[in-house]
Amino acid sequence: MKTLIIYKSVHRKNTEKLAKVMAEVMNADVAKVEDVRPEVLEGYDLIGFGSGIYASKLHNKLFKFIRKMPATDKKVFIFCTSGSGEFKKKQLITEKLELKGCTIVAEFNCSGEFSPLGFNLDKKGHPDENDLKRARQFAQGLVDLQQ
Ligand SMILES: Cc1cc2nc3c(=O)[nH]c(=O)nc-3n(C[C@H](O)[C@H](O)[C@H](O)COP(=O)(O)O)c2cc1C
Repeated sequence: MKTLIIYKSVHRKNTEKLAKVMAEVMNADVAKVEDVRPEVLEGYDLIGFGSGIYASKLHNKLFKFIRKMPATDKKVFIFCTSGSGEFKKKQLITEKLELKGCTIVAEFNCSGEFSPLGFNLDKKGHPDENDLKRARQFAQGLVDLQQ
């Protein structure tokens, strides 16, 4: 199974940490969204899309990338980190991916530390070791699913 993980991580590199541990487990290629040309997706069996949550949404660059993607029946998974620890408006991206013809096979989310200024203190240090362990297990689950 050839996997590509595409991400945007702008605030504290929280989502980048998830992308990297998932890529390690899956032996996947991993790239920032601005470094990926939509045409390369053809060479992969499974694509991951992830970012932090900003103003309730995944990063706009992911949506722009999906708009440029050719129609494709690829399997995809989505992941995020967020201050709330939730992924409330995930249908915004799942709808766009499904309209392209993709099948969403899994999703993952965890808390991501928000601000060094004293807000969101209960999320300090996230993603932490336990979050990363869950991310590795999630990635292993995807590997097992494809075998
Ligand atoms: C400008 C901005 C807006 C944010 N908006 C939200 C939000 O609406 N809901 C939420 O739960 N977290 C929000 N967060 C927190 C981020 O989702 C969280 O810190 C995330 O882990 C950042 O990921 P990154 O380090 O990969 O960019 C926001 C953070 C920033 C910087």
